[in-house]
Amino acid sequence: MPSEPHIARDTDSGLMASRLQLDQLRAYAANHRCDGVLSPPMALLVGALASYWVPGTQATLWSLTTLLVTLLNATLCLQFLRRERQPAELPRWLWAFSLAHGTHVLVWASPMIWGWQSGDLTNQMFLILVQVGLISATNAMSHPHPRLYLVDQLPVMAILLIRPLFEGSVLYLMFSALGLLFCALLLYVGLQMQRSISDMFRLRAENEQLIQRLRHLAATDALTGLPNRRHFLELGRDLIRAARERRRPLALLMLDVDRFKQVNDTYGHAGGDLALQALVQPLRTATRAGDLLGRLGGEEFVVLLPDSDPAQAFAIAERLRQAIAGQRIEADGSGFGITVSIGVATLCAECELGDARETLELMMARADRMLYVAKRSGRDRVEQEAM
Ligand SMILES: Nc1nc2c(ncn2[C@@H]2O[C@H](COP(=O)(O)OP(=O)(O)OP(=O)(O)O)[C@@H](O)[C@H]2O)c(=O)[nH]1
Repeated sequence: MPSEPHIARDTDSGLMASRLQLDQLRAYAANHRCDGVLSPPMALLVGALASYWVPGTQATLWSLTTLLVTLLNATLCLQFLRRERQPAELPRWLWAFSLAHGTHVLVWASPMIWGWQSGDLTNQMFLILVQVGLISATNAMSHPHPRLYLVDQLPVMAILLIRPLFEGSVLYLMFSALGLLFCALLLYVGLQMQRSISDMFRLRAENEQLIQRLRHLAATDALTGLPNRRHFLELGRDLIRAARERRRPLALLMLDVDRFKQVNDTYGHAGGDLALQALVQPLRTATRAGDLLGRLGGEEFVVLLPDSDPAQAFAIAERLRQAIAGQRIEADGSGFGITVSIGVATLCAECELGDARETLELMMARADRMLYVAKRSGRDRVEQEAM
């Protein structure tokens, strides 16, 4: 039976926000797996280039530290992606990622300190290349939290602020000021990007909810909440296929409210609607969880009963008829009752018929014929094909 899909309300908007952030964190962790592939060769290349200006051991130590940090980052990402994460875990993961991300950026930003050779243009070009590469790479990571953008920029900003103190040159001071402006611009762009990505994830989640809601509406009869004709036919085919495979019998009941026009004429259309809604409760209580109910349209209902032979199907139909007849419906201060006529068709376990769709349509036509017989024989009764 299709159930009403979960629609977010204001009360769980906090929960929804956490779920969205978890979705973004998942995208971020997935992106970082590719970083885990690209970072090691880059660390080796940067280490090899750095050895032109600093002792080889220092450059090698840096390459090894960077490889280790990359490995730890990749492990964290894989650990996060291993299973579905709950909103309660979000703060813990955000801290873990901020820490790991911060260490990664710090290690990559550090050549600005240990690799700097004052007055050597090639060396400075090399370091700028490393920094620009680092910042663009981290910006492309679709960070799920503004904190991670700050983590990217702060080490570089700190270095740009501290270096002029040691250089003592006006030119370098201007160079640092320009660098700081660049960082501020990148931070702004990064935060805007993060906002757009958050919006995209939120819209995607809302879209999914709308699609779910539309699917539910397209499959359900609005008055009774039962599967409508189209959905009943889809689900019914599956039950027929399953019955065939397991070589089990199956029965179909076709129900029609008796003299329903009179009910409408006497109690109004609203009274008629109440009577149709009141049918749902006995239909549900008289059937089992695996049985399939549906409203075919108007005052006509259908029940598909897996694992039911003719005797069992007749007993269920009779139980249903009595439960409906014994019910009292309250409308406009007065009470009234309704009765139904039921036609029963069964499919024996060994019967070989056409495909599931044809079989279901055939069973419905047979049950409909028996319903007609029940109507002609006085209504408020169950009629079944002679075996
Ligand atoms: N209130 C209400 N009435 C409906 C709905 N759908 C169909 N009807 C009415 O149901 C009535 C069906 O009447 P008929 O087909 O003549 O059958 P009946 O009066 O039940 O007579 P028998 O089936 O021969 O016992 C019509 O008056 C329809 O307008 C609905 O969703 N709500």
